[in-house]
Amino acid sequence: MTGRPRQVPIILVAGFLGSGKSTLLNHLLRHSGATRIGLIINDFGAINVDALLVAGQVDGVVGLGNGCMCCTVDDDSPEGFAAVVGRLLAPRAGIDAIVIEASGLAEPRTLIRMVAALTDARAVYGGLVYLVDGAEFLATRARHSELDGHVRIADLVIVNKADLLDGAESSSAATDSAVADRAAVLGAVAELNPTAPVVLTVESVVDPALLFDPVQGRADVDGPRQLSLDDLLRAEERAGSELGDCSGHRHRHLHDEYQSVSFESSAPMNPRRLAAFLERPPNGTYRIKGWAHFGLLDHREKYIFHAVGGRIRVDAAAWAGEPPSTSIVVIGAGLVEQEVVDGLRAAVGTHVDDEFGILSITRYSPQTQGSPSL
Ligand SMILES: Nc1nc2c(ncn2[C@@H]2O[C@H](COP(=O)(O)OP(=O)(O)OP(=O)(O)O)[C@@H](O)[C@H]2O)c(=O)[nH]1
Repeated sequence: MTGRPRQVPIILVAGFLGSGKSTLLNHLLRHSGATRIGLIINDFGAINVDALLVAGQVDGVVGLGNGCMCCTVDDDSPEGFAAVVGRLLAPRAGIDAIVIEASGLAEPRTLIRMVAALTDARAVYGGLVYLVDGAEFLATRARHSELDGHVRIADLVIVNKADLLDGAESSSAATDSAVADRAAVLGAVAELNPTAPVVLTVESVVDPALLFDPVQGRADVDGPRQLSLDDLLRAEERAGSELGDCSGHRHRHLHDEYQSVSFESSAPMNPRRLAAFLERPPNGTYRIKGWAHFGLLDHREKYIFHAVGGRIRVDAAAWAGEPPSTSIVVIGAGLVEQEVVDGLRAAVGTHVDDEFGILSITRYSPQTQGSPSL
């Protein structure tokens, strides 16, 4: 023993709405071997959908909900960022690495700053992993120039959804459903950040060793090799006002332009009407996520759905002992809240005589489609 506390890397996972951050976390959790990961999940909507979907699968998941952590989490409160990290750093938690999933609208610079400001000697900054939605990146960066800055400061860039890229070697599915040019996306990323490693993935499948040093045995854990906070603070000093803070909003944040509307119901939903909502959401919608129950005799599962930029995916799962319910978060720019709520309210209600109604939902399931695409 050296006497110095064992250090735990804190890795930030960021990326625009729907790029595959939660998919990455799920992959890491399943393939982290002996490495025990503590997760902090920050969601933009009032319902922390991501944390609720991951919690229950693992210990050590903490949700920081309702708004971007980079602006709304009060660091002095008992549930503030430092307190939450402190809980995961406690030796009794036995955590080897902390992964923070930032909301899809978070400003990564501010999150880096928050990690750098932690005073706990066990915390060491583990880098920024930035997810790029291969299918949407070129269109999204044209609308939001902030994304370029995010890619520039990443330590590792994961270009995800390779199956939706033209000319992707990794997937034969690329032919029909390709929505973006692979070379153009990779070229843009390389131009923005010529030094960070770039990994092209389907379903965010990366080697966990790219994010943190895997733990081989529990007794011989050595300090990780990631950047120290001192290194980071020096880098921050050099970057000067580039790393502006939130208090005066000297820089524009993506979430300034976006709103989220949350909807919950214990009454079953009508699958046809919910499918129609997902297919033709209110103006301004970019992202929809959540789960629903339909109360149908043969379809009692929890239907977890995602829509990103118009592509829908539905997965059926078992309820984990909780009463069936529906929770939905709709995120977009210029959303009219009442329109969203009215649209979803109109989708409440069973329709037991409609034998094939569930097909309007299950046709978006990869099991039904036989492909991993949305
Ligand atoms: N076609 C395709 N879909 C993917 C891939 N990876 C993830 N998805 C789907 O994209 C949708 C969004 O994925 P998430 O992992 O929830 O994205 P996120 O970045 O956590 O989203 P936010 O929480 O909104 O920021 C889901 O439907 C995923 O199943 C991929 O490689 N290809």
